[in-house]
Amino acid sequence: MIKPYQKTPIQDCHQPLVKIPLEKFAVESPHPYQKLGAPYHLSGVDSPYYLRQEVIERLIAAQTQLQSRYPGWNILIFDAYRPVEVQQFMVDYTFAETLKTRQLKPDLITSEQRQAILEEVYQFWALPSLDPATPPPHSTGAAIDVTLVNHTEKIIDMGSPIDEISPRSYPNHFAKSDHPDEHKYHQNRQILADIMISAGFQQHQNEWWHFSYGDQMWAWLTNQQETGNKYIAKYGRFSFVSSRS
Ligand SMILES: C[C@@H](N)C(=O)N[C@H](C)C(=O)O
Ligand SMILES: [Zn+2]
Repeated sequence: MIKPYQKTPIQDCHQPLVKIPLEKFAVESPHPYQKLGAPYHLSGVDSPYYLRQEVIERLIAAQTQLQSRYPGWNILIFDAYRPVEVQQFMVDYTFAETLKTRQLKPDLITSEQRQAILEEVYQFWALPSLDPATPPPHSTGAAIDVTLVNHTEKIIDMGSPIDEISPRSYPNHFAKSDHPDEHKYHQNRQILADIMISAGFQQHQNEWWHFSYGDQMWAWLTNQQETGNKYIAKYGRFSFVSSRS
């Protein structure tokens, strides 16, 4: 189930993982995965609000760009650094929730049903791989899930919630709609994508909220847009605990 971007070579530049200056941004609170009991403590992590140094600088640049166009607006941080243990927890949680919403019991589904639901989950969540060659994007400190708030701190409506397992999550889902609300959702998604891309990020192909700079997905997407296949990942898995395989 390896994805094409995961074949991209990684040469980690060993930039530190540093705390995001949260006072500069809006923040989803309480943190959505901590609220669910995600096991950050297993990996010696006190908070999800870490990123590589240059990724933070680029996020600040994206917000400066946003505020030059929309004074008083802010980037809202939903999630940032995610240890592999938390990635596993969220994949298991999302699988269980998907069964629940379809009124399916884990013990009563066929292996084909299980496989089909897992494939849906993995359209949106990366594999919780401990292999250093295929790190989940958020475990590198290069990926971030974000949305926008306006000058009154109201969350901008993007037409679907972050993490929804549905085609509504695709960045261009509302692109061709003539419905005025859906047209607005698309415009809002474009504001977000524009400011992030202008600061050097790449956007996940299935998720309007997921952006990264310097990881395998970023290098792979950049190579798709430019000739020469010259980009490799600058960031591999970052771990606060040193002795893991
Ligand atoms: C589903 C979302 N929160 C997310 O972060 N997806 C990416 C692809 C990931 O799991 O790395
Ligand atoms: Zn993400």
